[in-house]
Amino acid sequence: MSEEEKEKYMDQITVKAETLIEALPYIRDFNNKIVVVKYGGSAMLDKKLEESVIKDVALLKLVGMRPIIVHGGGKEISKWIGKVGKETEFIEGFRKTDRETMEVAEMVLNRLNKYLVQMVEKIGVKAIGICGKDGGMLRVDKKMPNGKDIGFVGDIKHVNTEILETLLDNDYIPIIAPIGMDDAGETYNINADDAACAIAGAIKAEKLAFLTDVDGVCMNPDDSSSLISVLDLNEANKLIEAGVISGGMLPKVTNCINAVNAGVGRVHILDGRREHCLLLEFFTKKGIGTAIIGDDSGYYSNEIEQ
Ligand SMILES: Nc1ncnc2c1ncn2[C@@H]1O[C@H](COP(=O)(O)OP(=O)(O)O)[C@@H](O)[C@H]1O
Ligand SMILES: CC(=O)N[C@@H](CCC(=O)OP(=O)(O)O)C(=O)O
Repeated sequence: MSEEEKEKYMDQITVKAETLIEALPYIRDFNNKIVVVKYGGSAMLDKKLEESVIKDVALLKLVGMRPIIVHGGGKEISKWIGKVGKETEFIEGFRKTDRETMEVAEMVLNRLNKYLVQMVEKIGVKAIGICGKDGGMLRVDKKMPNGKDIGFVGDIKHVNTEILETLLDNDYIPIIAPIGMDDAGETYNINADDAACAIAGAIKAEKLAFLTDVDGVCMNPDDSSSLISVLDLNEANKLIEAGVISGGMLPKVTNCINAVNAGVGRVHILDGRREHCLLLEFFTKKGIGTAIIGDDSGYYSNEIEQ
């Protein structure tokens, strides 16, 4: 190695050391804290991205946090609904779910659930995959958005955190499929954003991160340079009323607002298409995506005392 090459190599590894040092206060402050990651959308359809998300969550666990993964799988469910010759229909952002659709959704979500468990276990970290029916974790009523009957779609009325606490206390990463049960024991399909929000609120998570397929909340969804880095509840409500936030982003932001109101410390919407988006958000001063904050939070920064 020439002197010049050696200098270049030393510069490169110094940058790596600096990256670790930048992460140090975050590792300290988030030690033992519960963080909920909602994993869904297009980041679930690409093998490389899947591995990147799973490795990030495993790393969060290995540096001392207590992560919970709540996963979706909407696109995969739609694929299998098509294969059985049925039409997919979404009403107000929720899948119209008749009995046959529920059966397909449950099969697809449970299969995805075990696949994610397998990926985490392969890294050497303990994971257990369950759905909201296990341990009576997600108890629902029938959801009727704007009075419309959309079948077996659940509105979470109670989260039993006991099973989650047991798993976390025993060093497992809980991986949750968004399926619940009503008081009569009927199975319901739950929007995964709703499930992540309800779980994060009930277990008083320090942080909730939604991975999606855009940079974050934008003034114009087709222009990533219009990304809003920090959005307080007041502004978020105004953007909803003005129709700037619509489509799949609407239930996501509504859930962020609910999570902040339920006492979740930090709520973020991140671009799941970006490799290692979780590490970039958790361990850097600038962070990425959109942070949703309470109205009285004042100035918000990802920076914490070194
Ligand atoms: N103001 C906005 N900023 C960003 N995305 C928006 C906005 N309004 C609507 N959207 C749409 O919301 C979508 C994200 O929701 P969705 O596709 O349901 O996510 P996921 O599948 O990850 O749960 C984006 O792809 C975008 O088309
Ligand atoms: C009621 C309802 O809409 N349930 C969702 C559950 C999966 C999900 O939410 O998946 P994503 O997060 O990948 O969109 C569905 O059937 O698609």
